[in-house]
Amino acid sequence: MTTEIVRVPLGDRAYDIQIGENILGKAGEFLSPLLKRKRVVVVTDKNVFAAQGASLKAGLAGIETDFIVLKPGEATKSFDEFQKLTGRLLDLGVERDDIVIAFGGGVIGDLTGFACAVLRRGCRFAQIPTTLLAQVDSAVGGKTAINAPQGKNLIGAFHQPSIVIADTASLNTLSPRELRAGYAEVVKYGLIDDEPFFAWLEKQGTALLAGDASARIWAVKKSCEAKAAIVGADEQERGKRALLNLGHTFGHAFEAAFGYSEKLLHGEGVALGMVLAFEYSARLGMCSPDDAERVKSHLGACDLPVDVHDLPEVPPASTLVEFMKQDKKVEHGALTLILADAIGGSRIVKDANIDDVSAFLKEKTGR
Ligand SMILES: O=C(O)C(=O)C[C@@H](O)[C@H](O)[C@H](O)COP(=O)(O)O
Repeated sequence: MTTEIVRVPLGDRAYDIQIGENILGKAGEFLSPLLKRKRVVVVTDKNVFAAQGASLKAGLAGIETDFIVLKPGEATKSFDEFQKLTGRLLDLGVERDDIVIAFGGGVIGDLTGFACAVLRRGCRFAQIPTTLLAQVDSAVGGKTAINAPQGKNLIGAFHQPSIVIADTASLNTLSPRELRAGYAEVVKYGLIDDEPFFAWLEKQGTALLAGDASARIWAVKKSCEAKAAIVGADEQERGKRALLNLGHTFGHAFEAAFGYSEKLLHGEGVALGMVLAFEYSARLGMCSPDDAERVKSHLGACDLPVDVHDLPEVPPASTLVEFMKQDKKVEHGALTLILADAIGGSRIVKDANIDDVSAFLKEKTGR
């Protein structure tokens, strides 16, 4: 199978996303032209290191490599872990021109990217995403962050990687739950502005989740193309990039309410959040109830949470609204929501009525 390349068009900070099956062994080949000295530090987590550390080591043969291995899970995106990581990178003498490799899922990518954004006021980094969620979304576009008790990703920076290497064979090491959670972000691209892609996913999603290699490469490429186009047009979310946040204002509130625990993975929160965004859009008369039902039905068929009662606990609406008020898209104290006129017809709605959102969530949660 050939390697696909998607370019993120950001002028002198443009970079390639290399996508292919079993390309980890070529990591050194991809990285070498970017290295100012033959030395990298790899930040990863225990699970990724155990499953794929040896393959990456082999791919980096001839390049001096140090590994920093962290605890897996969303709790690692904390201030405490950020402090420890920056300390270790400094102890290892990482310089501004060096490349630090984020080797893992969204947690490792976001934390490492943020550490690199501020280390010596900015050093370079590469993303080698190993989860579906990171390959189609978090490793691309330069959003880096850690979580705060007040809300998700509230401390961070825009800092673009120098390259993204997405080996779709890494997806074979994921648990079915983690794979499904990442799939929610794939579906998001169809819902934003590409109904034919959503229709394709309705037909091919099951094969993709079951391991169809070419369906995976095609979906990763298609998602990266969609994201690269939006990021290229609006790097720092002054306008249309906010569309990529479909499902996230609701989803992040649930994640925060669960204390960023394993009870709800990020992609699961996004799946539920997208269903709620479509249901709320239908309530406002923006999209048809049939569209909202179609979204719910596809995500539900993929065994993702699509109803608050699918969750291990149901948080009260008031807690969710408090977290939503901390969303980064809030302007002059008012909520901005990504809602939809149709599948493939999402749009940014400013000044959403917070009392109405609260009433909607009360109906959903019964609390
Ligand atoms: O890249 C973006 O822009 C996104 O919003 C993509 C999201 O899927 C991703 O989870 C992002 O990290 C969330 O950003 P945030 O600004 O809501 O924290």
